[in-house]
Amino acid sequence: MSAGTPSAHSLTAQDLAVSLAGRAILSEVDCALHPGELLALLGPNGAGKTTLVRALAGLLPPAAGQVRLGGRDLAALGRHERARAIAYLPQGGTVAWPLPVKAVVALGRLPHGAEPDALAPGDHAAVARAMRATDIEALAERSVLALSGGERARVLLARALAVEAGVLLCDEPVATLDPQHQLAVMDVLKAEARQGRAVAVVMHDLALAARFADRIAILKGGRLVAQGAPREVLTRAGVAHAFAVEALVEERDDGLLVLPWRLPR
Ligand SMILES: Nc1ncnc2c1ncn2[C@@H]1O[C@H](COP(=O)(O)OP(=O)(O)OP(=O)(O)O)[C@@H](O)[C@H]1O
Repeated sequence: MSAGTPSAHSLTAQDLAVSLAGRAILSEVDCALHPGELLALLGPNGAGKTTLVRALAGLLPPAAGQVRLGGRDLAALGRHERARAIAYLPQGGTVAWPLPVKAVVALGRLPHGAEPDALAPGDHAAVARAMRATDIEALAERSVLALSGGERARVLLARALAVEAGVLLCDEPVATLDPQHQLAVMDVLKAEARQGRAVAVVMHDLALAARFADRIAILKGGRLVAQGAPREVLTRAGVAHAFAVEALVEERDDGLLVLPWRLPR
């Protein structure tokens, strides 16, 4: 990670602190998210992952330090410019209105000035790509309020993908998905990174993180306690330190297998 990156799509937090309700939640966080890479953000419940992702999205002001996009302070960007540059999938998102699935995905085009009832061809194409990638084409006309939790999660991911932003921040996008869709969504996120986007994914599944992440960052108690390639970070000792569990860690020909196995004896 290098601060002050020249890329327009690199997102960097420098000495970032965030407070909520007068309580320090994040302290001295230095991390960067680069185009072309998938970063998995891990950590125990309450560690500050959502808070960090919201700060990276420009939705929470730093108490100290700053977040920069391509070298520019995020706070200096207009709301629309920021929304075009950074797509954010919140944790456990909901939709309040009985909109058809396709209309919900099309909301991802609003930062580009799209009129919900009169999408331009480019907007239609982006919506179609996002729906195909998340396997929700068959749900297009269904009300988003009448979906299962996993179906709704894929619709909301499609809305974030439809933005086609340079930076994609996803808070627990696979937590409610069945195994096939977990793998499919991770494939999609990896492909987004390979197309040049900077992708950060908050997750709890160490096996998926080890399989798919280019880099892993672990938060604990509001501080980054580890950053690096999965093999460097998800060692038995690293997992034990971060999560207080014993894990099976095995090198395989096709990747790294990491499986939380039992509580420490
Ligand atoms: N609005 C708020 N006001 C005060 N404290 C908050 C607020 N939102 C979150 N917190 C606290 O901040 C800490 C970090 O919360 P955060 O949601 O960032 O954790 P997380 O790592 O995403 O957790 P999880 O894995 O459970 O989703 C927690 O202790 C939480 O109770």
